[in-house]
This record gives sequence, C-alpha cells and structure tokens, in this order.
Amino acid sequence: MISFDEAVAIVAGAARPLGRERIALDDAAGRVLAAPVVARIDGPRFDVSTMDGYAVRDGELGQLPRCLRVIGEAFPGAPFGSPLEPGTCVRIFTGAALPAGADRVVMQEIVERDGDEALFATPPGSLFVRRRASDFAIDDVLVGAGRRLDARSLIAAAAADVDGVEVFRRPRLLIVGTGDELVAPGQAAETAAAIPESISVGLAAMAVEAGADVIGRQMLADDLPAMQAAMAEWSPRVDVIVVTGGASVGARDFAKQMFGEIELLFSKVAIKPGKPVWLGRVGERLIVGLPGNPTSALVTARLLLRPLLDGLGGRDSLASLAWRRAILGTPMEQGGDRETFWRARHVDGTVMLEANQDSGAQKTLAEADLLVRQRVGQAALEPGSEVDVLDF
Ligand SMILES: Nc1nc2c(c(=O)[nH]1)N[C@H]1C(S)=C(S)[C@@H](COP(=O)(O)OP(=O)(O)OC[C@H]3O[C@@H](n4cnc5c(N)ncnc54)[C@H](O)[C@@H]3O)O[C@H]1N2
Ligand code: MOO
Repeated sequence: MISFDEAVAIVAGAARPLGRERIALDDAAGRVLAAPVVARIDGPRFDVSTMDGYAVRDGELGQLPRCLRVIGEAFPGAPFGSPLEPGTCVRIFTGAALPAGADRVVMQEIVERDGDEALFATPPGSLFVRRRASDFAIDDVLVGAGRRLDARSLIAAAAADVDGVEVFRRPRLLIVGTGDELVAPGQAAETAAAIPESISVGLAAMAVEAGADVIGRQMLADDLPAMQAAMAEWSPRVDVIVVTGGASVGARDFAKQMFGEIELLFSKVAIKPGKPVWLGRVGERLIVGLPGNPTSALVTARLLLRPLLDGLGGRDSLASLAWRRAILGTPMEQGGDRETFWRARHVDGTVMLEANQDSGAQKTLAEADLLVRQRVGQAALEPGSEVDVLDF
C-alpha cells in the first residue's frame, strides 16, 4: 500500500496532455489553451473618444469661453475623414476615432450648441481619449497557454481578432458502475434488493468541471464475460475509464479482471476513506478504479481523478489540490494508521466536521463542502486548532 503523496505523484506522472486541436473561438468556452492568443491588432486600434461630445484641439480651449465651428461628425466605424482646421471641432460619439489634430473630447453636457457653432465655457476636465494600443499592442500575448477559456479570457481572445484557438484535446471519459444491485435512479423503489446507482451522475459532473468529455455512463452487472465484452467495445473510443465498485476483495469484485491484461500503477492507498482506489493502464487507456461506497468514490475522485483529468486536458494536474489552513470548529479525534480526509463544512468561518463519517454516506455529501486532511497518527485536536482543508 502506498501513501497519498505517492499516489498523487504517480497520477501527476500519468497525467500528460493527450494532444492538441484547432477549434473555432465560438466553440472554445471551457477549453484549455495549448498555444497563447496573440493580438493581430492594437487595442484600441486608434485614439478613440470615451464620451459623447466634441473633439477639439486642446490648445483651442486655452481661454474660455471659446466658440468653434462644427465641421462634421465622427461615429464608431465611420470616422471623420479630414484633419481638424484651426477654429473648428467635430461632433464625436463614444468609441469613434479622433480626427487627426484633435487631442481632447469635451462632454456634450458642458457644450452649448447653436447651429454649426459650439460654445465652450466650462473647464473641460479630463481628455476623454483612450489612446491607441493603451490596452494592448499588436503581437502582445493576451491569453497565455494553459489557461482555461472562461468569460473573461474569451473576451480578451476575441479582442485579439482571432477566430480560432489551439487547445488541448479533452479527455474522453467512460464511467462504469458495477454491481448487480444497481439500477438507474428512479427505478429502485419498485425492486426489493435494488439501490440507485448514485455515483456516476456525480462523477460526470465533476469530470465536466475538469474539462473532460463524458462520452458514456454504463451500468454493468457482476458478470465477467459480459463486462469484458462491454470494455472491449468501449475502449477504442475513450482515453480514461472510471470504474466504481468491485475494487475490494469480494467474490464478485471484477473491476480489474474485466480489462484482462492490466498494468497496475497503484492498487490501494493508505487513505480513509477510499483505501481500495487503484490506477491502471491498458494499452494507451488509463483505468481509474474507485471504491463503490459513494463517499469513498467521491473523495478519491476529488483527490486523484480530478488531478488526472486536469493534467490530461493540459492543465496543471496539481492545481486543484490547493490545501489551505482553516480553523476547526469541532474536536477531531487522533489520526489512525491511514491518512484521513474528513468531510466537513464551512459554518461562519470555521470548519465543522460532519457527524456522519461513514464511507457509504450520501446525504452528508450534499452538505459537506470541505475535506480536512489529517496525517497518520496526528494528535487529537480541540476546536480552534488549525487544519489543512480543500474545497470538496
Ligand atoms: N474483507 C474486506 N472487505 C472490504 C475491504 C477490505 O479491505 N477487506 N475494504 C472495504 C472498503 S475500505 C471499501 S471502500 C469497500 C469498497 O468496496 P468495492 O469497491 O468492492 O465496492 P462494492 O463492494 O462494489 O460496493 C460497496 C458499497 O457501495 C455500493 N455501491 C457500489 N457502487 C455503487 C454506485 N455506483 N452507486 C451507489 N452505490 C454503489 C454497493 O452497493 C455497496 O453497498 O469494500 C470494503 N470491504
Ligand atoms: O476505505 Mo473504504 O473507502 O472506507 O469504506
């Protein structure tokens, strides 16, 4: 049995990006950049007005009041074509390019207009000009490689005037639930020995958050030949298979056998919950085995599957394991011989351990928003002590 840190190191080693592809910017939300987005134009492209008003030569307003002749209009996309002559100004709107010679915009609220004359009597304040390339210049990197494209970075990428981006390929994931007792949620009440297959819907949500493409969820009864046939059929279409249940030593625990020849990267980690978690490789496919107990499955998915999917998809595989210090609001008993990840929740700035720490708990999962890391043999802690926590 290996330690949690050893398991994380093995996961990080296996989590190499799968490949790259070029896609339309319109399809890029949530994708991870494989190459930086470089500006094809300056931003802004020219000096532009930041107000609706009048574009003037600043020097003309040395002495107020001053009257200038309005010789034309400048709109965004429809600039005023000629330079400003002395004694003139141009009606201008927010976002329009300044005419040549103009270096200030006066807000229309403080200008009195009379026919083609504009009267400037009030000190005009700021210049109200956004300079060419003051945001970014042509060839600047606007979004760096490795960044997951979100609302903010997509706006910057579009402003760079690119219609496509190079991204990492998303890991294609199959989630397999094993167990004769499992039925789809909504079907259990009618059958005495059945329980809802509850884990895969949660794992799929986590995988999507990690940028993976969940191409299938499959429930399999504990029937080895049928399991082997199903895996042979799915395998060519996926990069990662997550199998829940059958990880332990039960008579019908076939999770590993159904893959035939499997290279195990680890099998069993000294953690609680989730000791039977395993990682293997079949050809180019990675197989993650999670324990069937739902809390064990989600804790091990959070701690090991999430980093794996992040890394395969081109992100820093360890970024999601951002432990931070927080104050305990309940007592914590002494650590055992496995590292323990207590389910807990934030209440008024403190960390409250959940009362139900059963690895089969499911209701508690809906409440817990933190994992608290407790080292092997760590001394018991009183409320007010500092602990390491991770968003769950
Ligand atoms: N003799 C031993 N027994 C067990 C050991 C051990 O070391 N020696 N380890 C225990 C630990 S720790 C865990 S965790 C569990 C994990 O067992 P499996 O991965 O083999 O899980 P199953 O036996 O298939 O199922 C356990 C439990 O979870 C329910 N389950 C399974 N899959 C789902 C699902 N997709 N949705 C909802 N619930 C699911 C299943 O019905 C069982 O109740 O083994 C201990 N035993
Ligand atoms: O180590 Mo298991 O995940 O507790 O029940």
